[in-house]
Amino acid sequence: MKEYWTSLASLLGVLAFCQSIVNSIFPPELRFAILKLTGRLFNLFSSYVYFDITEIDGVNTNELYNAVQLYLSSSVSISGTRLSLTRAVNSSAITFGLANNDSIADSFNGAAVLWEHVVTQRHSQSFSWRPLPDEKRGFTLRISKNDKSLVLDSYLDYIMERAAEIRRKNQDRLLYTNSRGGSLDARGHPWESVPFKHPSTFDTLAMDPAKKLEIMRDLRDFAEGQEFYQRTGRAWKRGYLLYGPPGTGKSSMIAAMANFLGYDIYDLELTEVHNNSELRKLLMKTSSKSIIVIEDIDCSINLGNRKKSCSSAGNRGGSSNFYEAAAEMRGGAGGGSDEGGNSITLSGLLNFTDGLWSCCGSERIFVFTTNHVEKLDPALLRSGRMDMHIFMSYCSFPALKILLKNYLGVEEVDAKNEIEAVIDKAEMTPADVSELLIKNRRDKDKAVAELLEILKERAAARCGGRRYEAVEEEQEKRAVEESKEGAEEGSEFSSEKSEEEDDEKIK
Ligand SMILES: Nc1ncnc2c1ncn2[C@@H]1O[C@H](COP(=O)(O)OP(=O)(O)OP(=O)(O)O)[C@@H](O)[C@H]1O
Ligand SMILES: [Mg+2]
Repeated sequence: MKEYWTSLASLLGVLAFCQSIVNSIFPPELRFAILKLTGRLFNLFSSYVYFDITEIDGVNTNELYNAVQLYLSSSVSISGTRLSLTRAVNSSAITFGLANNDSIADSFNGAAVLWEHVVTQRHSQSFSWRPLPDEKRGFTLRISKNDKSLVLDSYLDYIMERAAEIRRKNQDRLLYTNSRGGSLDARGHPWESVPFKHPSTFDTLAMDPAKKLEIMRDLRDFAEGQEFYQRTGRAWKRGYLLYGPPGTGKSSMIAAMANFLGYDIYDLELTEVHNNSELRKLLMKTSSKSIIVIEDIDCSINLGNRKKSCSSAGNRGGSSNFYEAAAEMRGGAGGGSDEGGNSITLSGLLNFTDGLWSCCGSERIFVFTTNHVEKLDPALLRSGRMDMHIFMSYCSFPALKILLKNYLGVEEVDAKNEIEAVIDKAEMTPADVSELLIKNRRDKDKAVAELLEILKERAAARCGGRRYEAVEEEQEKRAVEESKEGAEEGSEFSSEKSEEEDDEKIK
């Protein structure tokens, strides 16, 4: 060790001696040239190459600099001891960055690289249309000469891709609507957007766990399937049709899908769109990695007797049975008449979901929802058009377990067998169950007991052929009576209390 220090000291001595000779013999201009030459010689014999990525490229912001900063933020967060923190506009996430003049090692396909964040003071302000920052920032990438081509061919592309992904994940997602009709905003955009913060996730969604897993796997395969879609010559898009009675979680499912994939949502209100060309313009202005939603597709487009289907959907939850209602509708629908002034056609829509236009823009999901699947044109249902048909059903026991866990924190219920015996017959929607659990969430036992009672009543009503509304009316009447009784008890209690207070005062 002692020998090592001695040789280092003598090397430094030699260097200092050489520098003093250079300083005393050569004038300053020559000195600079000699130093530059020495640097070049050093680089010639070095086994590394260096790339500078400056923050400002001339007068423009260098996109690669921002991408490297974001990319490194994902690896720096764990390993760094001194980090810079940033929060971008429209983002609720904080990103870590490499501190000034700090460095970090990375590897790519087996090649080791070193990143250094170089920050220096800007000496002279050269002429520019916009003022430049006082500090000059940049990254220096050091790689082995042997790995140069590998890094240049794919590492930088990889960094750009990863950065875009991180940026998208960090940014608040947006919910777009076309409520303005076809008119454009100042930037020529037909969509209005608001931050999308719906809390629904696949964890909170009450449905059969196996079905849920299947949907999640399908979504993941889609999101990671770029290579597959390219290889098979298919447009990178997927269609989901969600159907089922009102309150079974179709809209919640869309929110869960968006949260799962980190996609924006375009809520397409077809009744605001006047014709096919307006629809095309709207769809062309949607970004990739997005979910395009058309809710209540049976009401939005003329797929049959529109008036009838809409009035029926407007009266949601009024029918005693989803299937009965469906049957009623089947009987009543005249079909085919063109009543509204809306000239969007099904083929105009399908051109986008399925036809040539479907490949303008990529990685897009179409979700249609309906309460009346039987009203939809077979063209919309044929295989390959809507890739997955998902029936959102009444609350089953596995779905109920999820709701009990979410709302009450209850994992197991004593009345499991009793509930299981009636829940399918009761045909209660997750929305109704949720309401009941929210109402009684402070008293878990009461919540479960009341739920069981209602399930039994509904199941009995269905089996006995009684109309469901009659049972609901009874329940409402009972609730009113109970609240009246409660109020009377309360007033008795308060009068007793005031008597006590009076007694106190007298004493
Ligand atoms: N499967 C479910 N899992 C969890 N919560 C649900 C589910 N279904 C309904 N809910 C609850 O009920 C409310 C209404 O559900 P949602 O709007 O998703 O139903 P929907 O099927 O879209 O109804 P509609 O056909 O009337 O549009 C939601 O806010 C949610 O809290
Ligand atoms: Mg809905």
